[in-house]
Amino acid sequence: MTQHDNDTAWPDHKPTALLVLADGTVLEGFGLGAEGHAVGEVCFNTAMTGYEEILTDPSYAGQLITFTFPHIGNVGTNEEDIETVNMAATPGARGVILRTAITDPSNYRATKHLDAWLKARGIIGLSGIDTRALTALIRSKGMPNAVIAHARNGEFDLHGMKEEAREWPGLEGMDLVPMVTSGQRFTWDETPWLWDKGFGRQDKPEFNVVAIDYGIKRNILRLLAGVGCKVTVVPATTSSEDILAMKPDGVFLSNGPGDPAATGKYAVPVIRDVIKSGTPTFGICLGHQMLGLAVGAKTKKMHQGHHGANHPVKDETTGKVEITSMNHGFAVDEATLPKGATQTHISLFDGSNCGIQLDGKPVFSVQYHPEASPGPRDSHYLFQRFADLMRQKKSA
Ligand SMILES: NC(=O)CC[C@H](N)C(=O)O
Repeated sequence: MTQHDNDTAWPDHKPTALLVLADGTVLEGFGLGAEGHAVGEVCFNTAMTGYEEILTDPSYAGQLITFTFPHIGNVGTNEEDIETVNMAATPGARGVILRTAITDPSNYRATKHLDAWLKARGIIGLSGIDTRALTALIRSKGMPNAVIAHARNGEFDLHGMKEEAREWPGLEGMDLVPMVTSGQRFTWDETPWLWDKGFGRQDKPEFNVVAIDYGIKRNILRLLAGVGCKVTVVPATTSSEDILAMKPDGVFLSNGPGDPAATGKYAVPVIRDVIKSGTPTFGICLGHQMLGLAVGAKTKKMHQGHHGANHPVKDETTGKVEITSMNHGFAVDEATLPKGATQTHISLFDGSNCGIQLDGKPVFSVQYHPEASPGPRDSHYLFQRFADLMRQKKSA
């Protein structure tokens, strides 16, 4: 890594992109994607595939992603693998940091080169970064705030970038859900993609599910539709009266960006009412964290977070281990789980909480991403668990 000690000591060549960390470290690279600059928290993602799904996951709002896998771009991009539902909103990640230049696409599903796709979505990128060193730095010091900038003419306001990186308040305490949640209610019936058929439709739904959209991913909606749900997606600030008036068979609490404690200020009272009503409830990631808050547990910021598609998790209710997709920088502090909330899943990487269930209630949630996209399908069974709870409730 190259570090400039003062703002004027430029080498003869001009880099076309920079990553400036809050501590003043400057990493030089080659610009790609959109020109401009963005501020966010740098996290590393260890997935070897699925960069398009990762970059369009709304949970990454406010973050800059460094991929540990060096060959990004080889399957190009397409219109089908986008995870953002609310296309009018800010796209997921604000920036992307790569080791090598984007690999040219070679895949039958590719419709666009990643570089052009990033440009079209306003995502700023840089390559030529020693991503192993950056990842090692995150592992030892935690996820830094940083400014990423791309300017073809090589002209940067380095002083301003350092100041912006230093002064950005960071994700702790930040509610980013308003940037990504849908502005209005809509229904969803598309089922998962099959290799020989593409997407399907759920035309005989067994359950009506209301999904509270804190930044929901498409594949969650598809898997819900796949287990028999007609899903009505509602904005994050929808009241519990409005939700319960729809007489849902189940309520889903989605993933999303930012600090659960900040979003929880308005989401937790709604979640409490939903639990009290006895409606089967399933939460994923931010939804899991806010369910934890709703029962009185606390959440905490993690040191390096979990972002990848290779995280082992143990389901303590069955003893089975599943390899999961993860994307979170906060976690439920298991030590604060109250009586009545049982830990059901744990991370086999660091023992952190990965799932809870409320005793005697049809309510459960997981910290990781059973919908994958990208990632292994080991955890798809959780959607079936939710359907089973709704079926039991309906026939009770
Ligand atoms: N994927 C998510 O829902 C992420 C939840 C939360 N924003 C976190 O970083 O922990």
